[in-house]
Amino acid sequence: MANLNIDSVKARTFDAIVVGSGISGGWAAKELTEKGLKTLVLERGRDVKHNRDYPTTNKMPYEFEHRGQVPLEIREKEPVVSRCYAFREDAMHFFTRDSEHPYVQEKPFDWIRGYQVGGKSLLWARQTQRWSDFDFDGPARDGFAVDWPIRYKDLAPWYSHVEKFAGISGNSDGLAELPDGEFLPPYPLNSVENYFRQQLKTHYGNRHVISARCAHLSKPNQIHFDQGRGQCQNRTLCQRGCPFGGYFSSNSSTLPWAERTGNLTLRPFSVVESVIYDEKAGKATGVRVVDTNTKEVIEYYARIIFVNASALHTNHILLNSTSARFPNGLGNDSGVLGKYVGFHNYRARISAEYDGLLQYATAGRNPSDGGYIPRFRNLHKQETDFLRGYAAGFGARRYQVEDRSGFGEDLKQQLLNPTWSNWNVGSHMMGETIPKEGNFVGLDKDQKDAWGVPLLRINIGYDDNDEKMIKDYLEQMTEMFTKAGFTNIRATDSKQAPGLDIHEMGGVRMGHDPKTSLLNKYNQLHACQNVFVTDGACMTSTSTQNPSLTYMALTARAVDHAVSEMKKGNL
Ligand SMILES: Cc1cc2nc3c(=O)[nH]c(=O)nc-3n(C[C@H](O)[C@H](O)[C@H](O)COP(=O)(O)OP(=O)(O)OC[C@H]3O[C@@H](n4cnc5c(N)ncnc54)[C@H](O)[C@@H]3O)c2cc1C
Repeated sequence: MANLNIDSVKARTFDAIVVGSGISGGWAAKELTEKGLKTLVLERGRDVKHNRDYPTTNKMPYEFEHRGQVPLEIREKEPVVSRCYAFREDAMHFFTRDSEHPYVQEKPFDWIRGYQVGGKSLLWARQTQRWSDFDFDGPARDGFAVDWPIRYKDLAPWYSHVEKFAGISGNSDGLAELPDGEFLPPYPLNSVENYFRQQLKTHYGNRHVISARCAHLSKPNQIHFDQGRGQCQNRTLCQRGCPFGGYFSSNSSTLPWAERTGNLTLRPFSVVESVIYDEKAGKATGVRVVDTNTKEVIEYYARIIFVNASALHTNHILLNSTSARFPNGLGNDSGVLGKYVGFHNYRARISAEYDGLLQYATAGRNPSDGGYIPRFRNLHKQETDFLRGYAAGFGARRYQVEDRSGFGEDLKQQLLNPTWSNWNVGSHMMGETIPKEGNFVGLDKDQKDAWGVPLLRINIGYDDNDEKMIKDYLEQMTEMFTKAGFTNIRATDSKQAPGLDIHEMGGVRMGHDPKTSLLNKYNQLHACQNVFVTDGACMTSTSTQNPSLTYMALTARAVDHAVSEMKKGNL
């Protein structure tokens, strides 16, 4: 235990503590420091400074020892993280290794993590869609989980707030199921993506392909230049860290912004082991940290604490924060802490070819990844034998084909004059899952990690609803592809374990009733109101949209509430 003299305690006391420096923690840091609070951000991993710590960002393909591939030896040693599509030689250093940070899989769960300043914000695919009331109304309408204590109108101004700062490219598409936002110019659909959009309009009316909305500066505004960021150069090497700040990450955007206020203290190499609860005061007073270099246990204190360690880590920390008042984890009067975890069902994919529009090809790269098909199933009425629905990605590409047969002048001419393939089209499913009591995480009774924290046990699986949804997606997409004249249609169910979607949510859910939920409508623990959770752990249901934009908006909204309550003397 650190020296407990008064000066030492003072040096370890802040207005606010944020646990985790990823997408949601970065936002908490920005908002808190801007509002004048001396804020300590605790991050378990190493520091990663924008640009300085992007070692591969300007490397050419031939400069990688394994030409971009992950060596077999590493894949065998790290089977979970190796299954993530972005775990490649150019970005391996931003992923957490399974072998170094074990957890217990009661059921197979591919837990993809990024322990460093910036968390997974360095690695994400930057897809950003608002939720609508079709999502916030979902549990109440379809009778699962608990009712969300907020609706779209509560979050809409906060979506605008974060979109303007982060920079989101997209079109105003006028769809109730996917509200429009504060957009920078969209990345256009190519000719076949546009063709498919028209085909869906003709054949269905209510099914749409839109330009994918993504956190890229297609045309920066002054607020982005003020952050030191510049226009996206369409390199599509984002997972290496972007030297232009062309896509949004904590490292390029929120953290340096917070630092400039003079109110930020960032402490890497700091595993938050638990939140300290003061029985007499009836509130949390700080957090207990293990320094990963020295193994020293240090306490830090603050009036408010934002836990933003990413969904399952936040569950982990709260479960490990026990006291006489909360023997089963901080704020866990209801007994639902760690339960009702959801995720996104990414198992199904479909691909095909199209031999029309061959007078067109694509040039350059599209960082937005093409098209997005918003959810169309069970929107206005229940029309299938499963609950909820799915969104889908949609993209079309042509490849240059080089004939490498032959010798000499013939070979040279073939290589100099490549031909184009047919169009290859593909789509992947992003299905909503139903959070259930049986999908839960807990602490292992015996095994501990290197810092003495009990290992997390993960018990999360698919259910019958998910299986029916996969079948429906594959049938519907096959029908849509057939109607569009696509051929050689190949539908696959990867059977991948949950986790690879990297959208795990819940366990510390929001709700009206303290008997069935942990957090109120401002993301405060019902039973310990100076602790806020605004990462994926707070999510009552999962929707079909990518979740990170919603975490950002919830975080900014919760900080605004926290600071106004502090000013009133309520916290
Ligand atoms: C390849 C990939 C593609 C993705 N694509 C998208 C996408 O297109 N759209 C989308 O919305 N989302 C996407 N995601 C998911 C997105 O990255 C996460 O939703 C988002 O980063 C979650 O933010 P967070 O703040 O909750 O967690 P993180 O960004 O993971 O940050 C959590 C931080 O907390 C730290 N931490 C954990 N435990 C502790 C502890 N005990 N003490 C101190 N610090 C701790 C971690 O080291 C980490 O830095 C993708 C993720 C990946 C990896």
